[in-house]
Amino acid sequence: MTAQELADALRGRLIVSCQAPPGDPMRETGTLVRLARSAVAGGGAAIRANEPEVVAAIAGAVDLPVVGLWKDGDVGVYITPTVRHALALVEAGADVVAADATDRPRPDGSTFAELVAAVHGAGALVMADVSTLAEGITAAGQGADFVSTTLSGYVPGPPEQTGPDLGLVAALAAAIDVPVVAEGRINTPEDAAEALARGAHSVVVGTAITAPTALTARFVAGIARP
Ligand SMILES: CC(=O)N[C@H](C=O)[C@@H](O)[C@H](O)[C@H](O)COP(=O)(O)O
Repeated sequence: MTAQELADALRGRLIVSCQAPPGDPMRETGTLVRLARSAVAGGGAAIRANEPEVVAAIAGAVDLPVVGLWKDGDVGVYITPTVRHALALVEAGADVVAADATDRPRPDGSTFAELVAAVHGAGALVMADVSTLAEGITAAGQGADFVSTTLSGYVPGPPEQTGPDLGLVAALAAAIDVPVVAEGRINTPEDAAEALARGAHSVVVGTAITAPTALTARFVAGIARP
């Protein structure tokens, strides 16, 4: 699939992130495949999934593009941190590899540009997960096929983010030619529609659709007595 073909398929549409954190009862490949099937049934346009085994299972079970990532740890660069992780995802059947494109050092000493070249060489596309406008501009210049706001609010330091970073979505959309994906804390259909109105090409939603543990905890906190 070319970048243009995938962009056409994702324009104005929803990508459903089917992930579960370590220790979560939902973290089981068959369960995540069922979530992906539900996303298909509900009208999702693509699936975002973590780890080669899950990517392979979902790619084999649903007829939608799969955006694969491989989370390794939870500090520093942990979303598809090395070229090795990226190529394992392509091998597993990811159409797109999502990878950290922040300006932090990668554990294998590689650059994001090298990861892009390796993934393109293996026949897949790249989604750059960024936290700032500058990182998005750099990633687009280095050949990323999509730029996503995934990491806004998840790198050390201010500003703290409590909702979707629609300001970053709008700034990226105005600054780069590659499709901008709104991702992170998009909690309602209204948030998703607003992200598109602010210039997003597509919207990724995870927790609000596929994370019953986190959603239950939100309700529990919401009714907690002081
Ligand atoms: C920061 C990070 O590691 N984000 C991860 C990236 O794949 C996932 O944990 C998120 O669930 C995903 O980005 C979707 O966001 P939300 O669950 O807020 O809709």
